Amino acid sequence: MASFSLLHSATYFPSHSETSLKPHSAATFTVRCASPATSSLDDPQKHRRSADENIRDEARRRPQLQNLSARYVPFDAPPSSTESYSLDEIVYRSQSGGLLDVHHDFSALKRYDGEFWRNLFDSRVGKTTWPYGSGVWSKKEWVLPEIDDDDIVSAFEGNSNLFWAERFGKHHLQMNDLWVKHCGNSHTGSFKDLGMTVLVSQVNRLRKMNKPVIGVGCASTGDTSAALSAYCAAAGIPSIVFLPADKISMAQLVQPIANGAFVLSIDTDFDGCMHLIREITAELPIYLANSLNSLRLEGQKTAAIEILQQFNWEVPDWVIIPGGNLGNIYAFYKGFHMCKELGLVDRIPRLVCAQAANANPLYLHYKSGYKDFNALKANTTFASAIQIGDPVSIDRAVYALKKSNGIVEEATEEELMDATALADSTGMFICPHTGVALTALMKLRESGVIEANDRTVVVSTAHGLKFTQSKIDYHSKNIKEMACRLANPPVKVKAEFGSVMDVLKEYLKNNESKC
Ligand SMILES: Cc1ncc(COP(=O)(O)O)c(C=O)c1O
Ligand SMILES: N[C@@H](CCOP(=O)(O)O)C(=O)O
Repeated sequence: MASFSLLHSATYFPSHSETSLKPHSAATFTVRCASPATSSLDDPQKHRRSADENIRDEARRRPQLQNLSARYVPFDAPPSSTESYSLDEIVYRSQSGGLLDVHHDFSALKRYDGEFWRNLFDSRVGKTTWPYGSGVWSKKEWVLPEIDDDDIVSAFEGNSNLFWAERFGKHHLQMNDLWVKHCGNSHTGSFKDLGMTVLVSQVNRLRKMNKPVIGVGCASTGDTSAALSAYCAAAGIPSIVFLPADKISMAQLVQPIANGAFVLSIDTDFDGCMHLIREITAELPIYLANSLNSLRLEGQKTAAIEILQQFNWEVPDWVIIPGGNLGNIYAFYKGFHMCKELGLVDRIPRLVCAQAANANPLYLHYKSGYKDFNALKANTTFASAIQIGDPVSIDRAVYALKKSNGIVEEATEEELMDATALADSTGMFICPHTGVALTALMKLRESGVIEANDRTVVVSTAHGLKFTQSKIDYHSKNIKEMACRLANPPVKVKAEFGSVMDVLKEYLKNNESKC
């Protein structure tokens, strides 16, 4: 195991300073310490900050792993490729116009074994330590190893609930081991926070380096814009969001407005907005925040690592993810792949990408045996955040699916709305995109591809409260050509004892027969 350089001498067992755990790994390394007072590494009491310090000040005293690094490289480049860029450069595409990927120095990471990394990450969960209280930054060494803790902009995102869907699994799918990763239980109500903390932190660093970044911009179906505007507002950085007019929910629209973003409502769809923001960011000093920018995926991949961690580093059989612009499916693959490569687990799960039938370019591509990819014009869907016909990360998604022996499924409007209502009736309150993923699960259970005892995780990508209008429409049976068979409309009743008694007796009689 390697010994790293030190500014002030201190041999450091990683789990010592952050918890009182003894190290399990043989790995020891030396660290950079801003203060010589590191003989107290073993004693958490002596590590406490004084009253005039905040958690950032405290972080400055903490030892850091050294000599880890990451760079942009062309996505899926041949081993002979030497093209690479510093993360401090403003670059979104490779020389050939292809996607980029953040490549970590695996030989440096491999100086520590799997047990070391598992212990380090586990030691940081559930704390308020800056920045490790975040589920993203608790994996900082695998995300942006070189960023100064002081530059990080975080809302302590991540660490979202992995919910055992006991009733939904048992009653509706005969499954015992079904889980929902509630990534929408987050600062701005979607998984986008995981990527945005990374991107805005790097922008914060670039601005301190006097790089030409006046603002940060994105095209959005409502969740990227919410996350971007919140993190930029927290850092005092201007944000600009391009939204397709009348195609996102009211809750999503009000998020960037409230956070002080410059909001453009444009008479086009998401793909049109994406096209425009790419042209604009090439001309103006506005940094591109969509997942075309591979920095975002570094944060999003931590949800996959977190799932393994929550299962005590046991690998689930399946992970099902709703897909739109298709960055997230690759982010999950990357998180799982890194855990395997670095010895934390010995395999990766099979991935399923779920699309709305009204916006299904990946599904059609999969069905064609990944022959020619055809972008399409996405139709209106209740899963409005994935109403995307020309996904920027199509190549990343295909790569992730091929490497994970993955599957693509689709859901009609009726299927996704029924699945949403069914899940809600078992105590969840999910978004329609999660309904798309649950439909995929139901289809794969029915065909026997996913078996009763398979440990399966459905990724819930946004909070249901962002999509209340679709639930109101469904439960008031106000959707054209949809039976809304699980609708549960409120009963109007006169404000008098007899009327209330009548409806309650009827209700109890109906329920008695169900018991
Ligand atoms: C709620 C929600 N679910 C799923 C997705 C799909 O993620 P991706 O675009 O990374 O495929 C998005 C955004 O596109 C989203 O906002
Ligand atoms: N659903 C997204 C669409 C854009 O995706 P991104 O990950 O490329 O930013 C949104 O909420 O805008």
